This record gives sequence, structure tokens and C-alpha cells, in this order.
Amino acid sequence: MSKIGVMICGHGSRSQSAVDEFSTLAEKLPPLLPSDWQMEYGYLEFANPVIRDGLDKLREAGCDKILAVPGMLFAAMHSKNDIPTVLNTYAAKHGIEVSYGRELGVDPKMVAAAGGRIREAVESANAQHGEVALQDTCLVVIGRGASDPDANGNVAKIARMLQEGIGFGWLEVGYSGVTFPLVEPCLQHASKLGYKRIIVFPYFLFSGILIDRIYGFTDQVAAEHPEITFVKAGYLGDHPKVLETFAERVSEQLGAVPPPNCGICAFREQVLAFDNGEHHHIKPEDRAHPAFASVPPPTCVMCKYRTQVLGFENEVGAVQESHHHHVEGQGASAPGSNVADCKLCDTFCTGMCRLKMQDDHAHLHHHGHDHDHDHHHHAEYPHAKHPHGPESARKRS
Ligand SMILES: C[C@@]1(CC(=O)O)c2cc3[nH]c(cc4nc(cc5[nH]c(cc(n2)[C@H]1CCC(=O)O)[C@@](C)(CC(=O)O)[C@@H]5CCC(=O)O)C(CC(=O)O)=C4CCC(=O)O)c(CCC(=O)O)c3CC(=O)O
Ligand SMILES: [Co+2]
Repeated sequence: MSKIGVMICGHGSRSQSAVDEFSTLAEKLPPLLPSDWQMEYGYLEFANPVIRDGLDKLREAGCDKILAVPGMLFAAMHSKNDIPTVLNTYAAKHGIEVSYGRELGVDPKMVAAAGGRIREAVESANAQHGEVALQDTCLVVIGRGASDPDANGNVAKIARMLQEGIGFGWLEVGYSGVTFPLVEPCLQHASKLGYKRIIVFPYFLFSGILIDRIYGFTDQVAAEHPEITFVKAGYLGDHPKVLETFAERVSEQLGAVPPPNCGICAFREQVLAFDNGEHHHIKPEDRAHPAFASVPPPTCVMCKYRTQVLGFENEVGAVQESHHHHVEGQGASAPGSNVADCKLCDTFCTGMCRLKMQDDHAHLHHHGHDHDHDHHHHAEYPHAKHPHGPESARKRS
């Protein structure tokens, strides 16, 4: 009999309240799992403990089979590259079995949790400002936004199910970063549609820098449109249906045919980088799984790493590796964490700092500055310069 450990791999944030909220959620999970399983959690970025710390604890407690899950809403860079590489590197180094689950993903329980948060917002707006029919209300769903059209597309799918499930007059979908449209252009557009109430719902797990940004831009656009009531809905947080989905992502790994996942991707080579500088390459053919038959598993159908996806054709088969060591475990109060220290924004992080970093970086390259880019094999997002994407933050500086 093996001793089972459960590892929840959270995103992490520079915002301490976001980190606290994640740990609150993780601590609510054990009652939903068999009582003899031990659970730990860790973070990919900024916060401590890091993922390896949690794995160390499980190993020291004698767990010889670890069921890990990404604490992620969708499968993008973090779920598809960073976390499986961190886990497989650890498993190879310590000779321990670490299996990996799926992201929370498009799931009726997640849609129900989101629907619950939206209804709460509608009810409190009705109580505060008087009843407005749902058909006269515009729903705006804000996703995180990634360089992966599969993840961005799934945000749009969930948004549609929320609009259709509840019956809103109109729907717009925006993103907090990376892709387009970002929050501000999205809300400016929604303001032109003639709806007197706009519900802004962040499809996010926790608070953090990005939630502050979403609510911050909402206040800004609301101030320009006093004729419209903007309602800031709460994010998912530790909604019971989110907890249920997490528990399912852990337990389903022990089913007869566990769901395929990025930890055993049969479509790309994985590169594990060890502390001693050694590299270990795992070829797709080394990762047999019954689900990878001639027909791709449903979770992989739209994956840009498996097959040509419109606009992302040159990412097929890109090497799977982690590029996140540089922000791992820096601490939630890493330099630059505090908006008050930033000269580029006032009350919330608009993303202007990222644009500045890119500009400075381009400038350094222009002057022949030489530095190590070896860990950045991933392709640049094709629409990084879209006027309604991150560039839209520039005009407010
Ligand atoms: C504030 C910031 C950190 C900082 O610098 O302080 C931050 C914060 C957070 N991100 C979260 C989630 C995700 N982040 C990504 C992806 C990326 N995030 C990146 C940057 C930043 N992310 C900084 C702002 C930069 C800016 O926009 O101005 C990118 C651009 C660069 C990089 O990571 O190197 C990289 C692009 C990779 C690509 O190319 O696609 C994905 C998608 C994915 O998996 O790739 C998910 C969804 C996962 C899911 O699906 O759940 C959450 C938890 C949200 C929640 O609770 O739900 C927080 C916490 C918080 O808001 O504080
Ligand atoms: Co990087």
C-alpha cells in the first residue's frame, strides 16, 4: 500500500492577501479527500512555500505516491509548461512518483460557482440601486488572459454559458493582461451599448494585483459614464463548487484511465533542468498513456503544442520546460510589490511597468547588450502589440 500525498500547486502573488486567500482555500480541501491522505500546497511565483517545499514535506512524511494538481483555472503557460516541469524534475531527482492532474477547466461546477458570484452581485445591486431586469443588464466577464488561444477561448466559453444560463441582455469578454481586449477598452466598448447596468465579473480564483487592476479600471471607466451603474462582482474565491472541482481533479487521477494531462504530454519533448546544470530530455514516445490513441484526448484537441491552431501554427511541438525560476519564492513583498513605490501608476498597477520593461529591454538589445536568454524558448505572443491589448495601458501614463 502506498501512502498518498496531495500537492496543490498555486500561482502565488506579490499581494499578501491573495496568498492568504489561497492558503485558506487549500486548507478547506482535506475534508473533501480521504482522511489518510496528506495535503500540502506551494506556489509557482513569488510566494512561499514554493512547490518543492510542499513536495519535500510529503516525501519526508513517507508519501510515495503524490497526486499533484495545478491551482489554475485554465491550461496555459503555467499548467502546460511550468508546473509539470517542476513536478517531473522533482520526481526524477528524488525517484518518487508524482502524477499530475488537469486544470479546473470548463466544468459545470465552475460555471455554477461563477453563476453564484454573479447572482450575489445582481441581488446586492438590486437592493442598493433598485431592480433592473437581467435583459437590461450587460455582463462583462474578465479572464486572466494568456498567450494561449485554448485558455482564452475557454474563458469565452464559460462567459457564454454564464450569459445564457442567467439570461443577461448582452455579454462582453475581456482580459486582465497579455491578450486583448484588456479591461479598459472592453468596458469603454460595453459603455456604448446602451445598457444602464454593467456587471463586471472577474473569473479569477483570488484577489491580487490583477483583481486590483480590474476593479481599478472599472472605477475609472465608471467615473466617465455616470449614466451607467457599474457593479463589481466578487471573484470565485473558495466557493464550495470550486473546492469540489479541486477535489475531483485530485481523486480522478486514481480512476481506471486517469484523465490525460500536460505532465505526460505525448506531443512534445520535455526538458528537465537539474540544479547541477544537467539536463534530461523526455521524448514524447517515452510517455505512453492509454488516452493518447489515434484520436486526441478532448483536453488536447485545441492545444497549440499538439497541432496547428489558426494563428499559432509555429508553436506545434515546442519544447516543454519551465521558465519560472526567476520569480520563484521571492516573497510576497519582493521589490516593486508596492504600488506606492511605483512612479508609473497611482492607485493600482495598470501594467505600464511591463511596457516600460519591454521598451528598456529592446533598447538594451539595440545597444548590443548581451545576456542569457536561453530559458526563453517560447514564442512571442503574436498580438503583443494589439492596440486593445497591454499597449492600451500606455495612453494613460
Ligand atoms: C501581477 C503579475 C505578477 C507580478 O509581476 O506581480 C501576475 C499575477 C497573477 N497572475 C495570475 C494568473 C495567471 N498568470 C498567467 C500568466 C502570466 N502572468 C504574467 C504576469 C503577471 N501575473 C504579472 C502582471 C503582468 C501584467 O499583466 O502587467 C505573465 C505575463 C508573465 C510571467 O508570468 O512571466 C504570464 C504570461 C504567460 C504567457 O505568455 O501566457 C496565467 C496564464 C498562464 O497560465 O500562462 C494565469 C492564469 C492561470 C489560471 O488559469 O488560473 C494570478 C492568479 C489569478 C487568480 O487568482 O486567478 C496572479 C496573482 C495576482 O494578480 O497578484
Ligand atoms: Co521568463
